[in-house]
Amino acid sequence: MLGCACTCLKVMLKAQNSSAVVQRKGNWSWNGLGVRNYKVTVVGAGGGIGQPLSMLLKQNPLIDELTLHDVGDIKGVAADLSHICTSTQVDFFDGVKQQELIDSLHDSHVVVVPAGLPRQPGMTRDQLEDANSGVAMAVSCAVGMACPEALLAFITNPINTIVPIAAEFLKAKGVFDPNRLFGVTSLDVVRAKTFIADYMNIDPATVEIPVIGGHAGKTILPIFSQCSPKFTGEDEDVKRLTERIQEAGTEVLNAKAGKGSATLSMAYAAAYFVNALLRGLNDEPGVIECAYVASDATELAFLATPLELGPNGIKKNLGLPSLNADEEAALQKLLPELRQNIERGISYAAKIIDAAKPDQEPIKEPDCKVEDSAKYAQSN
Ligand SMILES: NC(=O)c1ccc[n+]([C@@H]2O[C@H](COP(=O)([O-])OP(=O)(O)OC[C@H]3O[C@@H](n4cnc5c(N)ncnc54)[C@H](O)[C@@H]3O)[C@@H](O)[C@H]2O)c1
Ligand SMILES: O=C(O)C[C@H](O)C(=O)O
Repeated sequence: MLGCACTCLKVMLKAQNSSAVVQRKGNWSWNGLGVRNYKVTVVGAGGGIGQPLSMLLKQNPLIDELTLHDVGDIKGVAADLSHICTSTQVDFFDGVKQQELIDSLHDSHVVVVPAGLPRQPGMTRDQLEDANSGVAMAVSCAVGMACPEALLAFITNPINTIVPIAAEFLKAKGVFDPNRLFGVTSLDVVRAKTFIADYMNIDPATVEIPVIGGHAGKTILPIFSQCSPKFTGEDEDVKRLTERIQEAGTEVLNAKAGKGSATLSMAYAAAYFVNALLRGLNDEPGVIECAYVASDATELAFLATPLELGPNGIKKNLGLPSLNADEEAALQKLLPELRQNIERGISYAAKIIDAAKPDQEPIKEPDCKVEDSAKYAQSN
């Protein structure tokens, strides 16, 4: 029934927009002009982040197809977005069947995932692990099947654990490319720019600062020594602003008092990050953003660092920026927590993957059902 409604509206939306569609020359072609040429799929498009993110992406001139997916009903969101007068085509797939997800992903160049449960006041991000690990599993398996060359960017918390889980399932599918998997940490950079600009009384758009580590509390490490323009505050200001950046998610969570976590600033940060990925796909030189990725910058398997983006995702991991003694100490202090986060993700995935290969036969299809990861959404 859902599938039918979904298909009908899709046809209608396509028909309405058909005159504006730019012909793509092939799945991975680039027309050399940097114009609208990419398909982006938003998984979790009906949520607090998903909706404003989709609205911002509808305005992105590099995107010619914007496909929305959610386990909940998003027919109305898709219809609403489709009336915005940009020539980006809007398509949607909803429902808890894994097939809906797979269908939404075909030919995607970028898949961005704001799907999953947000924190409630008093919770840590780690406490979302049980609810959201299934999202990482379902989405990475579906990407592995439908669009293994897509750039896959997770917003879902806890990022520190979700990305390692996704990597394990992509490996199980035989399609893991460390240059194409990202944990979106750009909100930490956005916040750092804003708070520093406020302090220095300058335009936030002029501030550049790397934020490394992970995306939870002390694992978020803004590198003030590399701030441009040079940070003018004292050590105590660095300490205070660092703590504010690390706890900014909780600041929003508490201000919303039970009505969710950051959505609008996250949508902005994710739209910005997706745009950077697309500029990289367009082979624009000098596209540099921080994200949480597979890494050999430290002894840990994943770390957020500045990355140069290119036609295949990460062109070059720029590794650790220069650190002063305080920053080096803070990095060493955060590594054990981050290591635990990563190990928990790897062992969650290993249990499922091992169970899917009885008698150690080569793995065919780990049991990655979106139905399981979405139970909470159905009960909402
Ligand atoms: N990385 C970051 O910096 C950052 C910032 C803010 C929020 N987040 C995280 O983003 C996630 C989403 O937050 P939100 O406020 O938008 O939550 P929300 O509850 O408003 O929206 C989540 C959406 O995901 C959908 N969904 C759930 N499981 C799904 C699945 N398996 N497939 C497809 N859709 C699914 C739900 O139906 C819902 O529409 C949370 O985990 C939150 O903690 C991360
Ligand atoms: O704080 C949260 O739970 C959401 C997000 O990770 C944030 O930093 O705002």
